[in-house]
Amino acid sequence: MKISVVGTGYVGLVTATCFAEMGHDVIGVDIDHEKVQRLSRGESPLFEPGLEAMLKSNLSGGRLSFTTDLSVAVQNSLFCFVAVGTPKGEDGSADLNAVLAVARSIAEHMDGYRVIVVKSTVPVGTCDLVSREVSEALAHRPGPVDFDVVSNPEFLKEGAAVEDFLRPDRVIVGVSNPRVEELMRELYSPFVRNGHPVYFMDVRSSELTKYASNALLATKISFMNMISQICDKVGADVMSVRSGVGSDRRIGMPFLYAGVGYGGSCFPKDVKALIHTGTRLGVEMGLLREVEAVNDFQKLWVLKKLRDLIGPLSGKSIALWGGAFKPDTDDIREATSLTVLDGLIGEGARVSLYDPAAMPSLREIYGDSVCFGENPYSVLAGADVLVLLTEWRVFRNPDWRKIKSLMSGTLVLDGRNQYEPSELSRHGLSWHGVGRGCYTGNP
Ligand SMILES: NC(=O)c1ccc[n+]([C@@H]2O[C@H](COP(=O)([O-])OP(=O)(O)OC[C@H]3O[C@@H](n4cnc5c(N)ncnc54)[C@H](O)[C@@H]3O)[C@@H](O)[C@H]2O)c1
Ligand SMILES: O=c1ccn([C@@H]2O[C@H](COP(=O)(O)OP(=O)(O)O[C@H]3O[C@H](CO)[C@@H](O)[C@H](O)[C@H]3O)[C@@H](O)[C@H]2O)c(=O)[nH]1
Repeated sequence: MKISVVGTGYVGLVTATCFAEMGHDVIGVDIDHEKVQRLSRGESPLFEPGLEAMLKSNLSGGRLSFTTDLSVAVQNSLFCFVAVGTPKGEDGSADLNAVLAVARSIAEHMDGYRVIVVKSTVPVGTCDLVSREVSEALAHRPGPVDFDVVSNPEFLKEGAAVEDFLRPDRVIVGVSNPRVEELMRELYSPFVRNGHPVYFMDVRSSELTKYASNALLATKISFMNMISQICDKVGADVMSVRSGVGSDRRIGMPFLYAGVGYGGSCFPKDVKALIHTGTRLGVEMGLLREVEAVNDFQKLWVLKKLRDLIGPLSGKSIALWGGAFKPDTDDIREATSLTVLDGLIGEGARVSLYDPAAMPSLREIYGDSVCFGENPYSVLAGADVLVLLTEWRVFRNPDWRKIKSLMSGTLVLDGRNQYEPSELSRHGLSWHGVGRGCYTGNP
């Protein structure tokens, strides 16, 4: 089937590449000329495991191409996917300017029936707005041009985006008539051969499903972070509590890891946008406000713990492992590292940092205020404290003997509960995790 995907960021590029991988003919469109040039050469502008190899093979196989010219893309596709950003507006709502502008432009280039698929995360009612924009743009045409607008939110996770797209738990599709339902079923049939379903529903339910999913996942994380604070005070272990709680099949293990708070381009923005929607509709949104408040508090865990354990941070040498908001991505949007770096630099600490993928973006923000290393050990010389912020695989089994010999202090703050406390103490290091009061002498 012939597809165009407008916006070639994390979602658009993965969508375009994976549809091509499954044998569809795909044109990716972006307004960023440099990005389109790089993509056309087979270079992925994003760090996403498996993406670049798949991009290259589909480009050379002739199933995938990129352009800045929307007219070429629209005229050569039946499905026009909209995958542009919906950033946080000033009042917390999702900014729909890019989505609506793309909808209008698609309409201007349509020469016959098209399915306009909204893949971006958009508030309830947006597909209706898209329909209106398209109808208005088409109203200037001499003859009738037919179209459908479909909601098809994306659930991929960064760092596992290709795998998530190729083998989704489920695909959500909001449609308003059986004709387009059949087309969408055919489009996605190669992705659900594993038996996982495509859920067809009305458009508004589909739009809301995306926000409800992200808000519930964020709630699980904040809930466990709140429990971790209690664990610290009563001498309990949040990891044991997680196993006990999560083994109830009604609850489940995933997304119950306490840590340094959730970040990324989605949870913070989407929780805020859902609060905005609910509030506008007169729904009491206190639950999600608390989810946010717990997360804001948790992002400060490192700074508070450091002050408690080593006193004023001025002049202290702090080594950070990890800067991306999660492993296997170079994305630093809303990453906890930004809160920690701002705090440490603001309080006069000397900061060094290593991250396998996120250092170019961090360097653009912090320049010489942070000493960036070439490998995990190169940031440790003379450090008073080592802090783990992102659980990249390269940090999982470090050489503690070497670490002890490089650092001048002995404190390790484990913001992702990755390490075995007894192993560190065997090497003369003192360890503090998140919500693991049982190991640190409380109550
Ligand atoms: N990042 C994720 O993990 C993820 C997962 C699921 C859903 N989403 C949602 O998907 C949407 C896109 O997110 P993203 O992270 O891919 O964004 P992104 O910022 O990485 O990419 C957006 C792309 O759209 C391009 N663009 C903007 N205006 C354009 C226009 N008029 N024409 C053509 N291209 C244009 C930009 O140049 C950019 O390349 C958002 O609504 C987001 O909430 C994101
Ligand atoms: O138990 C957990 C799980 C995650 N996190 C943090 O939560 C954030 C988000 O992680 P994750 O959900 O894995 O990454 P995203 O790429 O942001 O993916 C989320 O946001 C996307 C954009 O909407 C959705 O498509 C995905 O389904 C949804 O998981 C990161 O900072 C993680 O460190 C925790 O602190 N504890």
